[in-house]
Amino acid sequence: MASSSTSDAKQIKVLVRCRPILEHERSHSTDSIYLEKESGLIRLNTRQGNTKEFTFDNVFDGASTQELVYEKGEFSRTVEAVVKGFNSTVFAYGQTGTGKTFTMEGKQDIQKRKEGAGEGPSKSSDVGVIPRIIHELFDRAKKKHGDEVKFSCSFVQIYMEQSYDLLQADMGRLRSARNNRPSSSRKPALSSRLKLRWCKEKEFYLENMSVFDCETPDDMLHRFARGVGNRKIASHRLNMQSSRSHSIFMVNVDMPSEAAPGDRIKSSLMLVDLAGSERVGHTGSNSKKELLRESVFINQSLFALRKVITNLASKRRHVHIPFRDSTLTSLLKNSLGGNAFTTMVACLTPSDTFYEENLCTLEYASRASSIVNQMTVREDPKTKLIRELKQRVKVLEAELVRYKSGLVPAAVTAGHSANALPQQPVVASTPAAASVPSSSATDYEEMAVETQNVNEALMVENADLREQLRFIQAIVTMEDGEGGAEASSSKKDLHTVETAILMELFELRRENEAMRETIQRLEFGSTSHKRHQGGTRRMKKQTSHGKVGRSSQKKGMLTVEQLRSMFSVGGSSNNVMDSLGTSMRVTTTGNILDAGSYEEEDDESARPANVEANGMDPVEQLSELLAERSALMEGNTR
Ligand SMILES: Nc1ncnc2c1ncn2[C@@H]1O[C@H](COP(=O)(O)OP(=O)(O)OP(=O)(O)O)[C@@H](O)[C@H]1O
Repeated sequence: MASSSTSDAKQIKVLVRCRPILEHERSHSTDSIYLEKESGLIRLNTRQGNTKEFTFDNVFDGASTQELVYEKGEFSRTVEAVVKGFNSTVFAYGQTGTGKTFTMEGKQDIQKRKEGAGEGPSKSSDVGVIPRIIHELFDRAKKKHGDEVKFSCSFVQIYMEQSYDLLQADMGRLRSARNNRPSSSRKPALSSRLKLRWCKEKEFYLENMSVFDCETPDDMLHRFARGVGNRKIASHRLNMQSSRSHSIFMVNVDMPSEAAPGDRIKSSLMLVDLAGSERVGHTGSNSKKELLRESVFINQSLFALRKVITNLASKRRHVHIPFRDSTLTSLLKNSLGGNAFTTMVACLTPSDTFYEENLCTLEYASRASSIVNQMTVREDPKTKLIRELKQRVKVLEAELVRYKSGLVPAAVTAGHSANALPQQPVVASTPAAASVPSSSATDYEEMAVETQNVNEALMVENADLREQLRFIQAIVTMEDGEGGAEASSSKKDLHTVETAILMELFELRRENEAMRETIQRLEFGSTSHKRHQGGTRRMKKQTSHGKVGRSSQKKGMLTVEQLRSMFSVGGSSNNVMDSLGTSMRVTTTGNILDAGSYEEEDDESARPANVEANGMDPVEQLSELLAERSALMEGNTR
């Protein structure tokens, strides 16, 4: 079976849009930006005569229509990527009032449109990227997959590092409608706070975020309009301005896989309108304590975003990417330097009063355009593992046939392919096409050195994580000292971050351990291979566990239990918490439960990938083949 896990390296696409000068700005500012649409040149001018030049793929001036931005900005490619199964992101970045919301949502007051039969969202020329993308996505996905494709959406906003569900109020509304409660009680709940969680499969995600199925583009746009309305109400209740929060509209597409008939693939599209950055001085007389606090949070998360962009764009190797520094960067982890097809829309104001802000936006846009994402189709982990195991079984069957016919000398593969299973899945479409890996002493040495390099990189990341952990612990200790309700709530958040980091730390340690074992196996394989060839060269690097590893590895054999534990998802996470001795437990999906609410996992869910639909267990099948092969090898050497 062909692999459906395709991947493609793509740079982040950056568009720059400068809005027209607004009526109220004419009296105190002049147009300070020169744009050349054809060449993509942007020149910033100041009254003092300073100039700075940048070049981008696409630049749009104040006269550019929404339609032109959508077409020339190639948002159809975003749609195409989502329909192919790649995650995608579009995010608007820029100073307050530069037209981010105008570009993403459009000019019309979208939340004022009524829900109801026949009254679909406006398709006027003023609509922004989000409504256009949704229409095109439904069109193209339905054309390709018919009724087999399913859509759903969620809508969240991040305000002062807290995430709020903008569609949870709809659930409240539905419930109260069902209970025939008066319409006055159908108000959006502010209990819509969401917790940021982490698990290995999904990485960062928002727990209990509401997800709504949508049959048509208008269904989805009504949800979107509802969320925009709720954002306004929530803004009012929280005494904030909507523009001072980040909003993320998430579209999920679930469709049949073309590469693996019978399987399904899922892709998601994140449409992000970021809060505007601004200098505190520009908030004028309004810059009271609360506004200042808001600004600190906005700038903090935008600072984290800029740091992530800077580090990702850095040419230095093994540089730490601080995704965990804010809720926003945690949620955008896959969009920046991850596996998504990402478009950044950098928004500018033409007013020369904001030269510094425009310059800052263009500098980050320029850095972002050099970031490369490795796009991958998201495949169900169980399906992926079963597919890989099936491929492995085919390879081993072919190998066995060759052994039986005496074509391959046993020593050639001693200690190699069996042990390489988790690290090096071999892809072969048919048994005939499967070839026995040819190995030489040099191959082994190169692999060992390469593995050692990866190991070292992981150790550096470990050290970074430890450093962060110490920093967080120091803050928690400080908060302990300060006390107060506010302190305890932020302390709780820090504990969540801390737990996420501890979990990742454990995973990294586990990976380190696995790497070390691989090196030992490679050394063992190489030494036995060289002994067989009568070679005298020794491996360059030895690990401290070398001897134990060798004696415990009998001809590179793995038991069924060892294989299971290597592929078990849930077990390891619980071990993390046990070994850390914390009062929390982690379920197979990574949800963190209090000790009191801990639930035992059933065996089935703890063994997600071991049993196929036909009842065969690929792991056992594999183990039997390995045992048979080993016996044959022994026979051959004798
Ligand atoms: N391309 C454009 N053409 C005409 N008017 C525009 C354009 N872009 C923005 N505007 C107008 O500029 C004003 C500010 O735009 P908008 O609210 O979209 O900015 P923003 O960057 O989202 O601000 P904030 O960060 O505060 O949310 C609005 O009145 C909007 O209608």
